Amino acid sequence: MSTEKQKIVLATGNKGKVKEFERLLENFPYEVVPQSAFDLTDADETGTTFVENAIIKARHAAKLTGLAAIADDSGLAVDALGGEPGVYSSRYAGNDASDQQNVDKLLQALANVAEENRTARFLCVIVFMQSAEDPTPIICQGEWHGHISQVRRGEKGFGYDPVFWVSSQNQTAAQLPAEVKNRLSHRGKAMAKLLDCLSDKLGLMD
Ligand SMILES: O=c1nc[nH]c2c1ncn2[C@H]1C[C@H](O)[C@@H](COP(=O)(O)OP(=O)(O)OP(=O)(O)O)O1
Ligand SMILES: [Mg+2]
Repeated sequence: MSTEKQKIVLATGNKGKVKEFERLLENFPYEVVPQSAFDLTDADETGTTFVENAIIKARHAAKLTGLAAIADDSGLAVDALGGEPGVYSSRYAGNDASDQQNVDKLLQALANVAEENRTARFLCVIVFMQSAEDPTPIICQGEWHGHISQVRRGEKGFGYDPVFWVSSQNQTAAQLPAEVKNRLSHRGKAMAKLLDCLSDKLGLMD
């Protein structure tokens, strides 16, 4: 019998996510291959929820590769902005906005908001689909609470990390070592739940 692990595609075009998933998936019962290895087009994120967009991305990658797929849809919800940019976090400053432009726009939007009202949370939905037709995808979520700082700090991570202040660590997310971010983050928490659900589903618990 072959002991080779089943291949699975990681349906994201975001290199920062790929790096985090490489660590998070160390004990995963599949061989995970990023979508860049397949030259996939990006899926159209037409959903209005993280759940819909994560399913769209996973289904798209599963359809084009014929493999099982994992996708992550995530974003930043800022209380003083009524939850924006939310599902639209990667397009906050425009359709092809860079992380830098998105962070600039966020700092501008919060320019007159006092320290105590700059609360925010990162949200992440991870979807696992056995195939593009899987009628019961596994859907797991995680949240990470913090504050939006006035200035950028740190070079690690990606996206809004340089302005996401984590008070328990007295640092921004971009200053945290990768293993610490993975332990605390919305993505780390969602992934831990996914591992639990998959273990149940695949009977890998014992
Ligand atoms: O841990 C994080 N640290 C900092 N920023 C983060 C994080 N997690 C999500 N974010 C931000 C980045 C982006 O502005 C949006 C995700 O958008 P989202 O559509 O899910 O990802 P994406 O377009 O970068 O790549 P893809 O859709 O191919 O997975 O939220
Ligand atoms: Mg996206």
